[in-house]
Amino acid sequence: MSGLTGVVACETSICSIEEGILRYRGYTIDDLAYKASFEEIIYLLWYGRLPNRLELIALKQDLTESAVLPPKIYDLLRLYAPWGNAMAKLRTCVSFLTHFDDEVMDHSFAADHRKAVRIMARMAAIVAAIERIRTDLEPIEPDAIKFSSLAEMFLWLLKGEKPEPIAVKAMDLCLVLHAEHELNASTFASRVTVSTMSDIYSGIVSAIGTLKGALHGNANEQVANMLEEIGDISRVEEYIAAKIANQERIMGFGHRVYKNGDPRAKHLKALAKELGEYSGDTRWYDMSEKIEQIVYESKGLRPNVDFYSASVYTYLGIPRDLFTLIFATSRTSGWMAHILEQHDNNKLIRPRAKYIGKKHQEWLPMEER
Ligand SMILES: CC(=O)SCCNC(=O)CCNC(=O)[C@H](O)C(C)(C)COP(=O)(O)OP(=O)(O)OC[C@H]1O[C@@H](n2cnc3c(N)ncnc32)[C@H](O)[C@@H]1OP(=O)(O)O
Ligand SMILES: O=C([O-])CC(=O)C(=O)O
Repeated sequence: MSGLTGVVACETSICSIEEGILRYRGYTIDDLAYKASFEEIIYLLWYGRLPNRLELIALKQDLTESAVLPPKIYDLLRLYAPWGNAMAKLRTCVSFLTHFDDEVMDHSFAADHRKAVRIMARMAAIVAAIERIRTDLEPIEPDAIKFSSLAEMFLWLLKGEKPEPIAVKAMDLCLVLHAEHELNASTFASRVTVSTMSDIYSGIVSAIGTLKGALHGNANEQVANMLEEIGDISRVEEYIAAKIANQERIMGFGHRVYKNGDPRAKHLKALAKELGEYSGDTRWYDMSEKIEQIVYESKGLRPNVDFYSASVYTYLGIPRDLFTLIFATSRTSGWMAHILEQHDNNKLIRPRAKYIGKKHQEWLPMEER
């Protein structure tokens, strides 16, 4: 079956997509989008239930305290060229973190959960440090400030100042909406990796490498490139018509599982509208809405999670090549949940391939080839 379409590869109690409805541990995404903070989602995904007040406070504290990076990460980031690929930098940094964790090969429940907190928090700090170091700014030390949430911490570390409440709320919603999505390609990659009893860091590195592709997490950056290229609402029709005529893919549209629309897109659309109006510049939102209408009318395709998130991050003033890194930071919560679930009841993932190559070849000595 091409691309394993429709193949059920494992059992999970973390996330379901049934009849177009996305649920984390049985809670619909529509409910969670309005009610849950990202930290509540992390707890829900990792422990299987919502936290009580004290558990939530403890997790938040644990996360912000764990965000402090080994100083050698900053040295490593200073070695990179400023223009180097940001997802590759994140992938290398997460791999590098392995060397500063003395519990790497301890697969016990308690050690796995401690590592999950550390990696989750440090990921946000690394993304911010990538930006600051490549723009010749000093990274902000996370322990210098008392943050109210991971969303606030990320924006503060990135920009070097206390973010506006509307920005924190928007970032938190983005983190909630991107946190988990069943057996998408990057999550599958992480499960395959740890099914060999490899470590959590390797699982996350595999997942980052997989999310990096334009057909998966990097589509958000490609959407932003497209919007910039279009530039004005008056050019949308001509631009999309040319793409369709050339049989090119329109980034941010279509989905392997949702054929009637991605339930996360409407929340990101509403958020893009709100932020556009707040900033006094709705150009990107207006262009996006028009693209959505034309692509649906001509191809029957609807926007996925990556389409409106491009406008949301742009309104938040985030550099375009960090969009996929933010996705990775949020999705680390989901990847971790799957890694923990895999370790909890492990079976090596090793499918078969159907051989379609030449059969029974006769060995040719060098002089006869
Ligand atoms: C977080 C995420 O990963 S969400 C997805 C992010 N990726 C993107 O936005 C990239 C653009 N979208 C795509 O390439 C696809 O929709 C995918 C890869 C996401 C899913 O694709 P699949 O389930 O494999 O569907 P498939 O590629 O078979 O497409 C089915 C048909 O729809 C077309 N199609 C699907 N998506 C698009 C698109 N974005 N633009 C134009 N045509 C498309 C295909 O060309 C194909 O047409 P055909 O049957 O005439 O050949
Ligand atoms: O499920 C998928 O194939 C891709 C996706 O939307 C996600 O990972 O959020």
